[in-house]
Formats: sequence, structure tokens, C-alpha cells
Amino acid sequence: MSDTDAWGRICTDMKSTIGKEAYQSWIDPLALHKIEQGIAHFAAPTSFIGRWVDRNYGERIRSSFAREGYSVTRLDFSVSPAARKAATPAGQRSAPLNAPSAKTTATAHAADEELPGSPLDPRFTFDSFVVGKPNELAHAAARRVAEGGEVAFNPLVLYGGVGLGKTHLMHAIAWKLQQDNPGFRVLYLSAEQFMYRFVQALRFRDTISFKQMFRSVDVLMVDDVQFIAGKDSTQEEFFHTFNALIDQNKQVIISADRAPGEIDGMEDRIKSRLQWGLVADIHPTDYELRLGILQAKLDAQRAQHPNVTIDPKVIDFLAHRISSNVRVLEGALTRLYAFASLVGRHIDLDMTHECLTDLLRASERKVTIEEIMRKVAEYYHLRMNDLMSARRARVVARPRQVAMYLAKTLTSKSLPEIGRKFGGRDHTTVIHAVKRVEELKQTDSQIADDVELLRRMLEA
Ligand SMILES: Nc1ncnc2c1ncn2[C@@H]1O[C@H](COP(=O)(O)OP(=O)(O)OP(=O)(O)O)[C@@H](O)[C@H]1O
Repeated sequence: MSDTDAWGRICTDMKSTIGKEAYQSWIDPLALHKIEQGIAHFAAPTSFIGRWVDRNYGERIRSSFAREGYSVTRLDFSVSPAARKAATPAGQRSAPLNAPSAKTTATAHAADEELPGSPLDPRFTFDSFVVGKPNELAHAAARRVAEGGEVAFNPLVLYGGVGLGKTHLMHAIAWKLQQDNPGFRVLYLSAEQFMYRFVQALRFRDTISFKQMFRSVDVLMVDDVQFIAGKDSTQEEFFHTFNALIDQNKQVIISADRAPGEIDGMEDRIKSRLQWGLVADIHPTDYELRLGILQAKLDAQRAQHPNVTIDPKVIDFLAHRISSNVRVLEGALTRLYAFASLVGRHIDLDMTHECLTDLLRASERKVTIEEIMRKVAEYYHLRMNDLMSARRARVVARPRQVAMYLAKTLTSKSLPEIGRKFGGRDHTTVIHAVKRVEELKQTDSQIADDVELLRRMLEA
């Protein structure tokens, strides 16, 4: 009888006593080398796994060896990456490491201990990410990193305002990396969780495991890093983790709600480290991107509510009116479909106003028609009076149309109200102006840029 035969039998026994999940997470990744002078020597993929097994299953393994006729008083674990590659779950799972799981047993807990990341949202993939001008750089960079291989830029920092898709892109990278490289240890977590873990480690005097665990990953993703600004010891630890991984050529991906240099309370050395790789910003969405996103989300809603129909004008209306944040935009569509399916109605503009009153009010911009006129006049070097005048020369007529377009898209004023502000014009003139500017935005990049710039200045 060889040591390995005995270990094989112990494994079979443990699989049935501790359960398949726990077995795959902790026991299967181990390789028994030898038993010598009462010590069973194992190779483990990480020292964390070794310590965990010793603490949680040590006694059971020793008594199993005793039943096999061996006197084992101690288990010894040396770290061998080969053990990890050959292993199944801890280093190589069929399901992604952080994949959402319905498990509620201690096994799930054990797996969480192994890589303390957040679950990845199965909806956040590259396929479901709609690309437009505002996010094309961030998307291209994320794709490049997700392809793996040579580390292209390290770290990759994605930054942008609330609800613009940073988390979506990070999850998409994680899914793709895990799908293409089943042995990869990809750890995604929020900066808040990083801090929580660190504080726990300090509390339980276990910072060594904390450090080892974080340094053992292949890819580290930390979301909303601005959270650790002003938290000195967490920043210190983050800085060392970050350096250790970059030094080992491991990919680090960070997200923040603003450019690294602008995060108040963040140490300068971290700010400068974050700027070493590629910093890609996600701009606020433009109308076209919002339209694209709504159309993509429509498919999911249609599948869920096959009997509900929607007027295309509603989509256009939402894309114009809800410009703050994609999350709110999505929420609006979900709410409309839920409401329509409950009351068995077609989704039209009336229903949209009825159902989304609070949301529309909240997203109503504070900007007034007067402000728009002032800004547009200033931008085109005109006087406000020119915009209200009857002058039809193009140098005046075009800016007036742009101002009317902005008044329609940035305020909730009705067409007649807008017409009145522009020197008592008819609402059909406003409709014509809005249409004309929409067409010009497609064909004349100068107008498109002017409108975008003005919109940003007004919304700032
Ligand atoms: N380009 C896009 N295509 C499809 N969905 C998107 C896009 N951008 C954002 N979303 C969706 O908007 C919602 C919010 O996105 P996400 O959580 O990634 O934002 P975030 O930038 O991380 O925000 P926060 O700063 O609040 O963490 C998600 O449901 C996401 O799927």
C-alpha cells in the first residue's frame, strides 16, 4: 500500500463526508508528496489553502491517516503553482470564481474566504455593453485587457460619473478572462470591501494571510477606489498590494468616479501610480448612446413582457429627457413595462408621463430657456436679442435653431412656450428647428460638436 493509495481513499471518503463543493475547493487542489517522520507533506496552490485546510480539516485528515495505518502528527504544505494548475476549483473552476451562486452552506463561505470578491453580475458582459462615442476608449481598453496575453497597460483605470458603466465593463473583463482562462484567479471587489477585509485582518492579527491572498491573484479589480481616500492605513496597504502585483506583471484594473489626480484625500504616490498605465474616462452619455442602450434593453423587456407594446416616441423621449445616468434610464424602462403589463396597456407618451412623474421631475434640469439663449448667444458671438429677432440670415438663424433644440431637449417646456420665448414664434417653427438640428448633427460635425459642447456647458 503506497502513501498515495491511502491518500486516494481518504479523498474519496472526504468527498462524501464534507460534500463535493468543499472537497473541490480545498482537498482536490492538494497533492500529497510523501509521509515522513509523522509529517504528511502536501503541495498546495496557495499558502492560504494550506492554512485553511490545516485549520478546518487537519484533525479529520490526521485521523483518516491513522485509520489507514499511518501515524501522522502534522500536515505540512508547500506552495506549488503546479498544484494549482492541476487542481480543479480553487484555481481552476468550471464556473467563474466570483460567479453568483445559490449556495448558502459553509462551503460557499469557504469559497468566499478563498477569494473574497463580490459576485459578478451575469448581465454585465461585453455583448450587452453598448458602445458609443462617450465610452469607446474605455470599452476598447477593457477589451484589450480582457483578451489577456501580454499585459498591455498596467494599471487600467476607468473613471467616470455615476451609473455610466464602469462596473459593467469591469465585470465584462472578469467574465471574459475567466471564460478564456479557467485557471485564472480574477478577484473583483469594491474598495470598500478591500478596506473591510483589511480592517478584519488587522482585528484578527491576520494581515499576513490578507497580504498573501491579495498577492496570489492573477488579476485584481478594485471598484470605486475613491472610497479609500482619506483612509490612511487602507491606502498604505492598497499601495503595497498594488505595487506587488504590478511588479509581478499581474494586471490591475481600477475604477473611480473621477480622474486619479482629482481624488481629494488620496496620497500623491497612489495618484501617480494610478496614472502609470492607461487612464480611460467614460464621458456622460449622449443622445445617440442613450438611444442605443434603450434599444438594447428593449429586447430584454420584450422577452419578459411579450404582450406589451411601446410607441417608439417613448424611447426617443426617454433618451432626450433622462440624461443623467444609465441606471436611471434602465429603471425608467423597467418601470414602464412593469406598469403596462400590470394594467394591460400600450406604452405611450401619456402613460410615460403618468408613470414616471417623479423621475421626470427629478431629472428635470434646472436650466432655463433664458440661460440657454444667453449661452448660445455668447457662444456664437451674438446678442440675446438676435435670437428673439426676426432676422433670417444664417449666422443668426442657425444659432437660434440650436438654442430652440437645446430648449426642447434640456427643459420640459412645451413647444408653444419655447416659441413664445423666441420672439413669439409659432410651435411649428420650434418643431422645424429641432428636426433641422437633429439632421445637421448627423451630417455636420461642427454643429454636432457645438451642440454637445453647449449641452455640457449648460448642464455643468
Ligand atoms: N454602455 C452601456 N451599455 C449597456 N448598459 C450600460 C452601459 N452603461 C451603463 N449601463 C448599465 O447601467 C447600469 C449602471 O452601470 P454601472 O453599474 O456599470 O455604472 P458605474 O459607472 O459603475 O456606476 P457607479 O459609479 O454608481 O458605481 C448597469 O445596469 C449597466 O448595465
